[in-house]
Formats: sequence, C-alpha cells, structure tokens
Amino acid sequence: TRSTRPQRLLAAVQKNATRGDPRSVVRAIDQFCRHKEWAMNVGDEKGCILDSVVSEANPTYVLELGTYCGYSTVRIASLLSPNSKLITVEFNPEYAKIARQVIAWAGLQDKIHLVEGASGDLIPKMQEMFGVKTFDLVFLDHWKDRYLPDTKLMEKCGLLRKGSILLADNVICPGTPDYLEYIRNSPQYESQYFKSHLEYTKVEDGLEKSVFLG
Ligand SMILES: Cc1ncnc2c1ncn2[C@@H]1O[C@H](/C=C/CNC(=O)c2cc(-c3ccc(F)cc3)cc(O)c2O)[C@@H](O)[C@H]1O
Ligand SMILES: [Mg+2]
Repeated sequence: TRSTRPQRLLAAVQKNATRGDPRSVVRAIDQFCRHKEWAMNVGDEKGCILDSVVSEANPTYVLELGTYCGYSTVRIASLLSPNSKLITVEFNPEYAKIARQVIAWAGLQDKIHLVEGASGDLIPKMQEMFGVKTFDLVFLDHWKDRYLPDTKLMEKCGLLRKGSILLADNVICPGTPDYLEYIRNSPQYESQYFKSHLEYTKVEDGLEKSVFLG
C-alpha cells in the first residue's frame, strides 16, 4: 500500500539529517515540507518565534499538545537545559510511531516523554504520571477547538503557576476564535500576538503568547 505523508517525512529525516543532531532534523523536515510535501509543522518562520519564547522562558517542565511528527517537539527539546523535561501528547498511534522515530533520530529521547492518548484524559493525570507540579511552558498545536477546553482544564487541575506561559499556534489560520476571545479578555492572562505566516506559505498566521498571572 502507498506510504503516508508522515512516513515520507520520516524517510526524508533518515536520509538527510545527521543522527543525534536535532537542528539537522528540523532543517530536513523544513526542506521536505517546503520543496516536496506541505505538512502541518509549526515550520521555520513561526519556529524562530517559538525558539525565542522557549529560550527566554528556559523552562524546566514543558507540555506540548499535539505531537504530530515531532517537529516542534524536537525544536523545543533541543533548547532545553539538561534536567528539564518535555511531555508531548498525541492520540493518533500512527503519528506517535513516526514521532518516536523522529525524536530518536534527533537523539532527544531522554528529554522527551511522548504519551499516547487524548489531552482531555491525560491532563488530569500529569501530576500522578510524571510527578509534575506545574508546567512552565505549554505549546498548544492540536485540534483548534480543544485549545480552550484544555486551557480551562489545566487551570482546574492546578497545572499553571504565576508566570506559566501558554504559546498557541494557528490563532489566525486555521484560527482559534473562542480561545483568543477567552485568553485576551481574561484578567488572569497577559497576552501578546506574534504575527507571522502559515508554515511554508505567505498566508497570515501567528502565535499567541499568554502569561498566566495566577
Ligand atoms: C485532543 C487531542 N489529544 C491528543 N492529540 C491530539 C488531539 N487533537 C489533535 N491531536 C493530534 O495533534 C495533531 C493535530 C493537529 C491539528 N493541527 C491542525 O489542524 C493544523 C492545521 C493547519 C492548516 C492550515 C491551513 C490549511 F489550509 C490546512 C491546515 C496548520 C497547522 O499548523 C495546524 O496545527 C495530530 O497529530 C492529532 O492526532
Ligand atoms: Mg499548527
């Protein structure tokens, strides 16, 4: 049977990236998506904004919602300090299988916990499963109608502390109107919009960075 796009993306990583070199994995995926097949990775332009937010936050515990093929997982983890951890949530087993191999090729499996399941089921278990108290940074990049309910769930579960950062992809395209409305009007968050473009295109998109004020 014909291969899937994630399988072809993984093959491009294994062909063009150097084992143990996360930046070469990121570059190989961007090349594949720009010149061969578009895929819904955060991409290189928004990826630079992601890099600066991660570097500035220097987080110990990071949560990513929506692993897909692991592009942003590798991009974020490559910037983390030695004893920090990235937990990434993915409910599609096929995507999880590909992402595990992309993460392994980058040599980042010791920094990353990929947990399979739905975010709504896993968020309430984060503390018991991983001994996490609160997350310093959350990257939201899963189904766009899940950003708001999962943010409310993280608040309810006490997973956010004063200064925790939420960084949301695609707030313009495909768009997350209910999330934007909530987060920009809530007195519990200080938000900032980083204008950019939809990965590998000239279409407008952007990231919304929101700091939880506690
Ligand atoms: C509740 C739950 N729990 C666990 N995993 C979950 C989950 N909900 C989704 N997932 C997982 O996360 C990824 C899904 C990502 C969804 N992202 C997008 O739809 C997306 C789309 C575009 C896009 C823009 C313009 C177009 F014309 C077409 C597509 C760009 C993007 O950057 C996107 O992120 C995928 O791996 C899915 O299995
Ligand atoms: Mg996205």
